[in-house]
Amino acid sequence: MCNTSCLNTPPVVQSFGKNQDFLARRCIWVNGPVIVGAGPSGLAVGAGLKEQGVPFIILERANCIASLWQNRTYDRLKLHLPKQFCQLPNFPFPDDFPEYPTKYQFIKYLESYAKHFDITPQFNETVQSAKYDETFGLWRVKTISTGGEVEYICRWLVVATGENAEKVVPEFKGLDEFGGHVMHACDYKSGESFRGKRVLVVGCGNSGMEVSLDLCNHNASPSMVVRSSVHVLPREILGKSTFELAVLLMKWFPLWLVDKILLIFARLILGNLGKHGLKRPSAGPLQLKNTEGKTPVLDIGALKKIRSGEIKVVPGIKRFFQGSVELVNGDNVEIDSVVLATGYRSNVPSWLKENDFFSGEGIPKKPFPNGWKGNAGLYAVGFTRRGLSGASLDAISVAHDIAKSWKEETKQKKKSVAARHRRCISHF
Ligand SMILES: Cc1cc2nc3c(=O)[nH]c(=O)nc-3n(C[C@H](O)[C@H](O)[C@H](O)COP(=O)(O)OP(=O)(O)OC[C@H]3O[C@@H](n4cnc5c(N)ncnc54)[C@H](O)[C@@H]3O)c2cc1C
Ligand SMILES: NC(=O)C1=CN([C@@H]2O[C@H](COP(=O)(O)OP(=O)(O)OC[C@H]3O[C@@H](n4cnc5c(N)ncnc54)[C@H](OP(=O)(O)O)[C@@H]3O)[C@@H](O)[C@H]2O)C=CC1
Ligand SMILES: O=C(O)C(=O)Cc1c[nH]c2ccccc12
Repeated sequence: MCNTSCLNTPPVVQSFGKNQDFLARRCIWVNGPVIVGAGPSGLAVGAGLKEQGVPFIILERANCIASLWQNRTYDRLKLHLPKQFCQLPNFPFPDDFPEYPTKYQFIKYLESYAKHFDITPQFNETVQSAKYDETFGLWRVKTISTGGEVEYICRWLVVATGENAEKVVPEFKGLDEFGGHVMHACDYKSGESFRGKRVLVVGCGNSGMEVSLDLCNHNASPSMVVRSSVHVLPREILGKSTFELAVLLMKWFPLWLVDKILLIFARLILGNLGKHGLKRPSAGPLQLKNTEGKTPVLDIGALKKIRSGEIKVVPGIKRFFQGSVELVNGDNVEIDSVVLATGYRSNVPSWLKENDFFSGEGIPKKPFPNGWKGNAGLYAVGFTRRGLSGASLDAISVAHDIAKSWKEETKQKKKSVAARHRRCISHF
């Protein structure tokens, strides 16, 4: 059941007589951390631990690594940030990868990353709850899989379930009357099946923009709902990636000034977007990313289609009717399908029984760079709102910290076993 190759000792199945709950489950002691999630964050921590000889297990609800990338993204997806900001620690992208790798290249990279570090997660195993047992000073992690229910007992728990663990599906009045096809962007693969269709794309983040662009490229007619405001930035400024430029500028200037500089360039390169229905938020793009986690849109072609009218920008939704939608400005638009590009959320509050370290939104309360370490052996990786580069930084800190305390505790245990052994010998 357990991946014994990554455990120092074979899994010990113990039954605890007094507790009914314990009796129903198999109970496995893990001599090292339990990592929840086999996305880039979980893999990066695993790699760091492997390098330092610390045993661990990774529990993953899906049937593969990086399930967000493999199962919940559209075909045309490419990394938005240049490759040097997306690689995981100690294993660079192959030289022949382009500046912005495709999602297939990125998945291939992650597969070889797992292989290189010999990381073998336990798939199809969903963590249902994790609770710190004060009496024993241990974490109790309960999972469910096709093999039944298991409880893992460990000293360290690494939360790597991601900022995008669950889709956000808002409720809309009348949607049950609509009658057409409704899907979330995480299930959208390509515009192929939408040819000739009128599609309402709800949301104008990177997903909404790119789904709308993809629909245009497949001769569908998207209307994109922009209910509030959005920052759209060019992906490159003066031949340099906007993200890289922002990182460089942040070394010299305060965030508000970097925001101002980015917005000046955006205005010069993209023009006034207000006349197309894309109002900018009053807070700057980096400030908004930091405070609310709202990622600016990096334009890869949707703006051109908005300017040409191929993507129609429409205001917020009032309600749906059969075959149509009424907007807040009173307009009624006939549509065949709806794609909800309404974003994602963390699922940590649904399973982690703890409320000191994580907020109600399932994000560490302490801001970057201090949000990776909680109390009692609890860690978080990949919740920095800084994409893959933030996840890599977390992973390095977490693996290092756990290795340090694992080594200390293992040395301590070895010492006390040796002492016990000596006492036993002296009795003879
Ligand atoms: C469409 C899209 C494009 C993106 N593009 C970029 C980009 O170009 N650059 C960038 O830096 N970032 C990008 N991101 C951000 C993205 O969050 C990161 O790229 C990256 O996937 C984060 O890795 P992670 O391991 O933290 O989370 P995830 O990749 O989400 O992995 C978390 C894993 O945990 C598993 N899991 C969740 N709950 C449980 C549970 N209860 N039990 C067991 N397993 C569980 C999930 O199945 C998943 O496999 C993008 C996000 C999206 C949605
Ligand atoms: N190539 C890449 O690198 C890509 C990266 N990504 C990343 O994935 C993450 C998620 O992006 P995304 O999926 O776009 O989600 P976001 O959270 O960025 O955007 C959600 C959008 O849905 C809108 N929305 C939510 N609820 C409603 C509602 N009830 N009515 C109308 N509109 C609504 C929001 O509007 P409001 O702002 O008003 O709340 C917002 O425009 C981001 O970090 C993004 O950068 C996504 C796609 C491609
Ligand atoms: O695409 C994402 O979700 C990312 O987190 C990448 C990202 C992190 N910080 C940013 C700032 C501007 C644009 C993209 C990102």
